[in-house]
Amino acid sequence: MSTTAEFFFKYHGLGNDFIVLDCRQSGTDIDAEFSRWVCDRRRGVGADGVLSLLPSQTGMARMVVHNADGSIAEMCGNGLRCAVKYLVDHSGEKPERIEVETGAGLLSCTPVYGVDGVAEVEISMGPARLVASNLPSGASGQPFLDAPVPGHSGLRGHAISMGNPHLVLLDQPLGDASRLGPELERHPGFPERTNVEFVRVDKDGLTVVVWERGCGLTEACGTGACAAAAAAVIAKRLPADAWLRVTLPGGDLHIRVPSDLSDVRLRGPVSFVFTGVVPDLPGR
Ligand SMILES: N[C@H](CCC[C@H](N)C(=O)O)C(=O)O
Repeated sequence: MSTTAEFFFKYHGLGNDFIVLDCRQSGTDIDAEFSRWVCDRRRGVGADGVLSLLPSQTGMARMVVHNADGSIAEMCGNGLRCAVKYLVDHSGEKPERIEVETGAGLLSCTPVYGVDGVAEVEISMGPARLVASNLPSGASGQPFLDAPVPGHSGLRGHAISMGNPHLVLLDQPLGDASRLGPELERHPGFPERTNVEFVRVDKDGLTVVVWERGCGLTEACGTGACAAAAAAVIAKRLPADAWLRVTLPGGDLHIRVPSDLSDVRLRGPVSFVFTGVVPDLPGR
């Protein structure tokens, strides 16, 4: 299947890179096979994922997040910044705020303009959920917070959903991400798999490495930074209601977690890389 978009637009947020496809005209999305092919860094364009923009009754667009393995994610913080930059820079206007429909709800996004259009975006990410269908113990209704990870003695984690699931391991060596990430991504406690954050708590923020569901190690993960900051606030390791620096391999995001976890805010840069013509999938 060729996509319904004629052109693709490549963006990244701190090196977490995405292909944006504007499918608002046709209203039809890509399939998993196309996502796997176009994200392939040798046989395709290369990216951590594809962001399809579809028509929306409530927002400027509906964003669907396709991981590099073809799976669909409920939400993507770095990706939403890329989608906002595409939508605003191609709108011919400079709105103070736009809303985008996502799997985590209708989210409000505030662009910050630079010399080349949108340079940074602040997003109201919605709540950090402690009990949700895509988290362990969702059925029993008990949050999985600072608890031993079943089957992994010596590991303690927080399960937090930002719409997509996260297993946050505070004080876990960052170097463990590539060794432990693949197995924990598929931990049976997470029915839809999970993203896994390896977190060092610094005196003024966090340093985080993320093994992402459906992508593996990435340069940055926006929802992962939010989940890690929420876990640090819940554990009273960092203050609530303050902008926290979260350093990832690709650079710094800033996250603010309210004491009631009701509306986590994320702020970070976004960059346009290049555009190209969407080819038909080889062999189809
Ligand atoms: N791989 C993630 C989606 C992308 C999240 C990440 N890139 C972000 O910036 O939030 C998942 O399956 O939940």
